[in-house]
Amino acid sequence: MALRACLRTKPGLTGLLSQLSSCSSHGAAHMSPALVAQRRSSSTSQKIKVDFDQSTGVAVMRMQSPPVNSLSLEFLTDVCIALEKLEMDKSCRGLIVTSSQPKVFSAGLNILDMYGKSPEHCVEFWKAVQEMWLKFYGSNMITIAAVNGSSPAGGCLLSMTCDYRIMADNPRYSIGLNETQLGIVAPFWFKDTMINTVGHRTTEMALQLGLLYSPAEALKIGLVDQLVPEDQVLTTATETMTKWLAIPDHARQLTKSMMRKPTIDKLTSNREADVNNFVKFITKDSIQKSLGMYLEMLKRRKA
Ligand SMILES: CCCCCC/C=C/CC(=O)SCCNC(=O)CCNC(=O)[C@H](O)C(C)(C)COP(=O)(O)OP(=O)(O)OC[C@H]1O[C@@H](n2cnc3c(N)ncnc32)[C@H](O)[C@@H]1OP(=O)(O)O
Repeated sequence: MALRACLRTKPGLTGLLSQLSSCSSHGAAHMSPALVAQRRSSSTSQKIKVDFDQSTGVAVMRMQSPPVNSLSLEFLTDVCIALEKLEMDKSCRGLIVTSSQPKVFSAGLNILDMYGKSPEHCVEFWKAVQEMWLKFYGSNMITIAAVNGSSPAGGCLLSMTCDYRIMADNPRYSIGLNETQLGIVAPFWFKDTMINTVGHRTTEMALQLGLLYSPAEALKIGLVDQLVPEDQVLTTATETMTKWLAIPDHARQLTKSMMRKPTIDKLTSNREADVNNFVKFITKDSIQKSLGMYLEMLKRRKA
């Protein structure tokens, strides 16, 4: 069965060899350096770079969408395509998500994709946001967020979809669901994801006040799992991944699914209503006005 799974994905001798050895637990130890080199693959879109090391079964996804890795429709589409590819490759067991941008993990949803756009665009955009969340939250892979910068709103959501969060211990960074500060309401599945992460009471306060937490505060409430110096975020994520990889996949995956399925099912069975709700809400004049003011504030802050 496992062998058949190995044979399914990659054609050719090299693919076959690498698949066979990635199905055994110590494949890389027996291989020539040349073959080991072939076991690394890299794919780059404009917005993300994915490096997959078949010898470890771990991929690293680097978000590289300047200036702040905001989640635009294009960015979300690239992420979803990359995730789908990794998910289909059974030799990929773990994924680390991090940022190539200095100081920012992700600024959350691209406000320009919600401001002054047609209802049709808003529909496409929101479907892509849902899709990214469903893919990450329901992933069979071990997912670790290496949060090497600020991570407000949708950026925080993205990190919360992962199994483990390691954040740079820099007091200038912040993380949280700050939607109410923009005059918008976090959808029910943002709220549910946060409840699943930090509990009901903390979520209630965090969401109503739109709180952004420093790394130390985030660690205290369990929004992140570990703080490390900035230059050690990725190495710590890699070390942590090794520990998680020691757990048999099937047991870990079933457990993850047991924990997350009710939340996933809730969105899956309400996707269309959630899209309609978003479009109705986001195209309101009052919401557009507050988004416009928020954008101006961001631009002024820079000047
Ligand atoms: C039922 C209805 C439900 C509706 C639910 C909608 C849900 C929304 C969830 C969201 O994610 S909304 C987005 C919320 N995001 C934020 O509040 C983050 C705003 N950004 C920041 O706080 C800061 O930019 C930062 C991320 C902390 C980085 O700070 P830094 O000082 O390094 O950079 P800036 O000078 O502020 O920004 C540089 C540049 O980037 C633009 N920008 C920042 N964030 C966004 C964004 N989210 N979308 C689009 N553009 C963004 C900013 O305007 C600057 O642009 P410029 O042209 O270079 O001046």
